[in-house]
Amino acid sequence: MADLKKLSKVSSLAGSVEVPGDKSISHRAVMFGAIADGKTEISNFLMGADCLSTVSCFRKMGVAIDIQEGLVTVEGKGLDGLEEPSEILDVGNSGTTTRLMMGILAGTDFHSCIIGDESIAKRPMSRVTNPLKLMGATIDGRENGQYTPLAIRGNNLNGINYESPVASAQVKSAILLAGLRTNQEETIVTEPHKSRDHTERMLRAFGVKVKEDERSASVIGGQNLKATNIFVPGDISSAAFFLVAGAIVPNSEILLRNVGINPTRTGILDVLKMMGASIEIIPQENQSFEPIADILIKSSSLKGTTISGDLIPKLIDEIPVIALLATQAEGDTIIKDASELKVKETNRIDTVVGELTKIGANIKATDDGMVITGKSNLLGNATVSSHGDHRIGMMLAIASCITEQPINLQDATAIDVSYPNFFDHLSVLSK
Ligand SMILES: O=C(O)C1=C[C@@H](OP(=O)(O)O)[C@@H](O)[C@H](O)C1
Ligand SMILES: C=C(OP(=O)(O)O)C(=O)O
Repeated sequence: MADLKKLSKVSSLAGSVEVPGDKSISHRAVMFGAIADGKTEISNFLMGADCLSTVSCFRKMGVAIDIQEGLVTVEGKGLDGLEEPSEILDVGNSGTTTRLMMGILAGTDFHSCIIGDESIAKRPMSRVTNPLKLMGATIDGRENGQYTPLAIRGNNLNGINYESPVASAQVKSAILLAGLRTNQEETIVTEPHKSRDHTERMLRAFGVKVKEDERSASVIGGQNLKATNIFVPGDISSAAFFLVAGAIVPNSEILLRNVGINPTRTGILDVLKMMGASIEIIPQENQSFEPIADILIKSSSLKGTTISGDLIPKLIDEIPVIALLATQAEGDTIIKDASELKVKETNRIDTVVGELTKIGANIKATDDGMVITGKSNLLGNATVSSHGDHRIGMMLAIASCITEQPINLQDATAIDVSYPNFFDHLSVLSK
């Protein structure tokens, strides 16, 4: 079968890698650069399929974007400078591109259409279209505006004070970006739990005033963005795979260099500590508005824990690999308040439970998460699939490092979405 990868146990993992640039920050750097005045240079940009979808969409709106060996240069067109695209904007597999771009498109003076892949077509968009409509946007989509394909007719927008039912940085960011297009009105977004704050930090780097408190962020409309240079730190969501690998593969020691440790993203570090992992965080000096560290992880004996509430948005994309971590701990791990997992690239409760069960894990789905009984002997000897979901693919590849028998991984190319050189790094570390 095409795209089937045979993966086998390793005796240990050792050495150091620098994971690629952060996906959330790379998307935002291109988008904000495109609507800024002047030239933005982005270094350590993630050349993953999702961020390249963002580049392609903004090129279709007349933005010159040059890519040379990890350095991306964006010739900003200003808040009013995007051009009506003559083609459909294809977001591929990227929810972040879809939702943040809607916030930008809602306040333009033109018409645009968004389409994505099969997975995007299942992901809920009304969480963004509803608040944008309250701001005066005209957006339509399949099933009454809920799903792609979407059509957006740019309009004048008004500010809102919006209480979001979900903790989602994509929702928050879309509303704040639309808020920049109002006529000096205030736009406030409040969330049930604070989500990642890359938009707030980066807008400030582009000279925009953003107010923030514990669960809210707000902007006043009409502020122009001034181009700036952005260094993208390593993606902690990519580092998470090797953090877990280092903890569960016997006799391992891995140093991950230049990883972004924004506190709204470091739930995986909290969980590793709660479970008793041997982990050292070594902060690194840098000029960025995002903190960076080297992280050293060693094989550890682990104990089960409970992961819920405020912690969930800080590790939402890491839950598949945390489930694998939990299979090797003493006792049960309970993950709850995580029903957002159902609306990611796949239903990640079902795909994690289904695929880990195939290789011998003791794991049960719940309504809003999962329960994993630890100290499982992962037998392997199965054909598993990423289901087209990059994070499921990487989690299964890390699982194969400890399965007794090899596994066959279907659809491993999905991993290119966020970590194109994942298997190179895995082989560099494998002993
Ligand atoms: O804003 C972002 O860059 C992201 C926010 C999260 O999604 P939600 O906002 O839907 O929680 C996360 O899962 C996604 O990978 C990236
Ligand atoms: C959910 C993810 O991304 P997006 O929402 O951008 O598709 C992810 O990367 O795990």
